[in-house]
Amino acid sequence: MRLNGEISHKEEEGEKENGNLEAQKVVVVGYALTSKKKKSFLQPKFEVLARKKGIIFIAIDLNKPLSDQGPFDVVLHKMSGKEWCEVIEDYKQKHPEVTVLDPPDAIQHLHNRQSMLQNVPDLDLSDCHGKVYVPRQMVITKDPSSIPDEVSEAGLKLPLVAKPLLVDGTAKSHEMFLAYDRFSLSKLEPPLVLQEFVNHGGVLFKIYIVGEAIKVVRRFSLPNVSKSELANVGVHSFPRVSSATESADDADLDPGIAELPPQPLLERLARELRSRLGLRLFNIDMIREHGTRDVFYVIDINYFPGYGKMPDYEHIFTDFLLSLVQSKHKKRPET
Ligand SMILES: Nc1ncnc2c1ncn2[C@@H]1O[C@H](COP(=O)(O)OP(=O)(O)OP(=O)(O)O)[C@@H](O)[C@H]1O
Ligand SMILES: O=P(O)(O)O[C@H]1[C@H](O)[C@@H](O)[C@H](OP(=O)(O)O)[C@@H](OP(=O)(O)O)[C@H]1O
Ligand SMILES: [Mg+2]
Ligand SMILES: [Mg+2]
Repeated sequence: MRLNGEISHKEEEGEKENGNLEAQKVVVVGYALTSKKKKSFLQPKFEVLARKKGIIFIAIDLNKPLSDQGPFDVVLHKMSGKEWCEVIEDYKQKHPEVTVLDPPDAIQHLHNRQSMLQNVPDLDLSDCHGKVYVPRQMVITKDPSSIPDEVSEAGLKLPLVAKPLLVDGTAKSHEMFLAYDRFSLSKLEPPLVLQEFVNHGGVLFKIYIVGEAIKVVRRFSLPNVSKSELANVGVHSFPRVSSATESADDADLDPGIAELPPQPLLERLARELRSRLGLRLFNIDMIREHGTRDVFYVIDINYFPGYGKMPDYEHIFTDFLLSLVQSKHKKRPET
């Protein structure tokens, strides 16, 4: 916190003009984001609302020592590389008063498509009106010629989705293939995750988490693979279907496919993953097994996803940022 006093309701409602920020308690958020992420996240409408609520965003200069910048109340970051992780870890130690979102080692856990899903089978989702699984999958790290045998030994069912093992923010790490036969898989370049394709009626649920807030949206996904298509051969690349800006929320969909996962399930899933992953900013891609009402599969978890596409993100995010600073204040002993 920079100045004295709580942000009053009047101020939260934006009744003070922008120029009058000195009179408010200002929350300073330093951010280290790629220019693409900055564009999608820091949209003008969001910055304006944030400013009205007493939040300002300052770009972190990666060429200068972090401790020489700010002072910040909150640091948001999505940058890759070992060097950056060390900068953040060092900063966290030297500035325990700053809320740094999120811990680099916890983010790192999502950079590998095997470790990202590891916690899901252990979650306690009893009495939540649904079951949540991870599709059966295996990791191939070397020698693509051995893939056909490894797939049969593991008993994986075709077709398989082949995904790059590591997610490093490059377009290549999102290049996906659908493989109909195990021999064609040896054309692909390890390291890979081979994951069983689950028919889900072409609709995916994107569950956005921002601290304690949850927002779920429908997105278009891959169509079901029919029985006759099981005779197909080859590996077919497919585009980044679900991250398109077009939402499936208004589409005329079969209600059995479009029905959102039950709220108690979403809440428990988010709560459990938040605590097991040690992250506050992520989203979960979940699909419903076609022909069922309550069998779901988590297929992807992303750190600091495209919040700019999340409905009402401006309010959800500004409320979250304010709550971080307010809860810190509550914890501080009275003087
Ligand atoms: N096991 C699966 N069964 C059915 N469809 C799948 C499966 N895995 C992935 N898909 C489809 O492929 C898409 C891309 O897969 P995934 O979400 O793992 O990739 P990504 O590149 O990490 O996505 P994002 O852009 O969300 O980060 C999914 O959105 C979904 O449409
Ligand atoms: O919000 P969804 O629809 O899930 O898709 C996001 C991806 O999951 C993120 O990985 C993208 O961010 P990065 O390009 O910074 O990884 C993110 O990029 P964006 O922030 O530029 O929109 C999105 O493509
Ligand atoms: Mg995804
Ligand atoms: Mg992903």
